[in-house]
Amino acid sequence: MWCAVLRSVRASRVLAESKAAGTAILLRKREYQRISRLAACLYGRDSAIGSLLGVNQHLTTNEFLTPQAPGVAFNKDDQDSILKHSPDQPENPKVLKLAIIGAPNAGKSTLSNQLLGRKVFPVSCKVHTTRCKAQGILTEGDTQIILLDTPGMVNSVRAERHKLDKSFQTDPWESVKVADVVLVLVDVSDKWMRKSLHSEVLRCLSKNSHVTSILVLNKVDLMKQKNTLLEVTEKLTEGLVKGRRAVIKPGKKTSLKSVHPDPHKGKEENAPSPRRGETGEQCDGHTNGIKDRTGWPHFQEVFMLSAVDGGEVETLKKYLMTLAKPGDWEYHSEVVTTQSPQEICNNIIREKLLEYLPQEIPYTVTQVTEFWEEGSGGQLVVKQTLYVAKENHVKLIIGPGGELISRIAKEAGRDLMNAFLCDVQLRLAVKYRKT
Ligand SMILES: Nc1nc2c(ncn2[C@@H]2O[C@H](COP(=O)(O)OP(=O)(O)OP(=O)(O)O)[C@@H](O)[C@H]2O)c(=O)[nH]1
Repeated sequence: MWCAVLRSVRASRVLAESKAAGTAILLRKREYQRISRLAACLYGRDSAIGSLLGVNQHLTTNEFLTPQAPGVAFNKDDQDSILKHSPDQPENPKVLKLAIIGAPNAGKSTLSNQLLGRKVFPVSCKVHTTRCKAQGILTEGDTQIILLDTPGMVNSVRAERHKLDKSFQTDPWESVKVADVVLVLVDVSDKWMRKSLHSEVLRCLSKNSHVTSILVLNKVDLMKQKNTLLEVTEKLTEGLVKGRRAVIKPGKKTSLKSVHPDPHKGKEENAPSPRRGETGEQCDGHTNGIKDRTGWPHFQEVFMLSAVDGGEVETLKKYLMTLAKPGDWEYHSEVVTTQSPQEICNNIIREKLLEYLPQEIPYTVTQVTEFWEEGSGGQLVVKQTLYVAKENHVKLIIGPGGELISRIAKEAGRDLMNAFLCDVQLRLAVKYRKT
């Protein structure tokens, strides 16, 4: 049926396999999308094998793939070998280490994926999707940006109450410590989040005040009253950007009209002197210096965007590129992430569980990969068992007639295809295991 083999530029190759015809085809992205749509019509039925198994059987369009995007190897040895390649840097390379921090669900992973042009980090509507720090590598021209995606910041009380791993408390801090720039993401559609900066974020900024910081107001697409953004910016910056009083214009990149410090003007128009607890080691996080604050007056720039909008993120990306400094690249330009293929796979499946399962259930699922092999024609075959702690959860995850588990397998399989740029067969089983 489909036997055409089309040549394409290296980076935009997508290997897809028509299961019905059993024919491997190598396609340009555009061709892939067209044929994928066709395939979805022809063969896009989901199925559940047995009552406990969901299998993806669906070719779909690629949402994140950019023409230049390199692939992520699904074989651990291949991925390790790519990671060990010496960086293929040009003559005058530039680098930037960027930590992305914020409260849970602010959209950190969504933004990281958009900046990378690839989905390598899990995203879901539930909190705590990201559980530990992970690196994404963006290489363009002479510049390499290392993105440090982090778990949502939580204080010790919340971490204890929700029995969160230690990484929730340590990883954002460790990432900021090694970063050249820290990007603070705030979900402005959340009325609590826009009242003041998260206390833990403030604490971290205060302890690392030498690191250049940028404020990103995210999810502006959900804001009906755009004027609210001005008030929010005022609060989260305490009316000061780069330590200067600013006139803020919505809808613009941070070309905030700054009034430069003027010794002849009133004290309030000039940069504030640092408060107690705002710099370095003086701060223990419980000082009044932070308790009284609603924002951070030392942001270098403020961006208002929607992380799901590629165009707006592109503006931010261009700005970040300008912040890169001369220095050696850490990775070969083929590297997209330092996560192992198994980690990517686990995260993607977990993302779907978080998205589709109610309340606390997804947090109690244990994932065990039973099978991970390269099949014929370069296809990746994965079998994973989802162990649940309560018998009735088995039924819940499978859904009526296996509908839910099929959906999870289908969507996770699609994301894995986009991550690894190859055909993926994903089988999911659900089992009850006493804890
Ligand atoms: N409408 C809208 N939704 C967004 C935007 N950015 C992120 N989201 C959604 O917000 C939810 C959380 O996004 P994530 O990227 O997982 O957030 P996170 O900050 O990484 O979350 P944690 O892992 O819990 O720290 C997802 O449902 C995203 O689709 C945006 O700009 N607009």
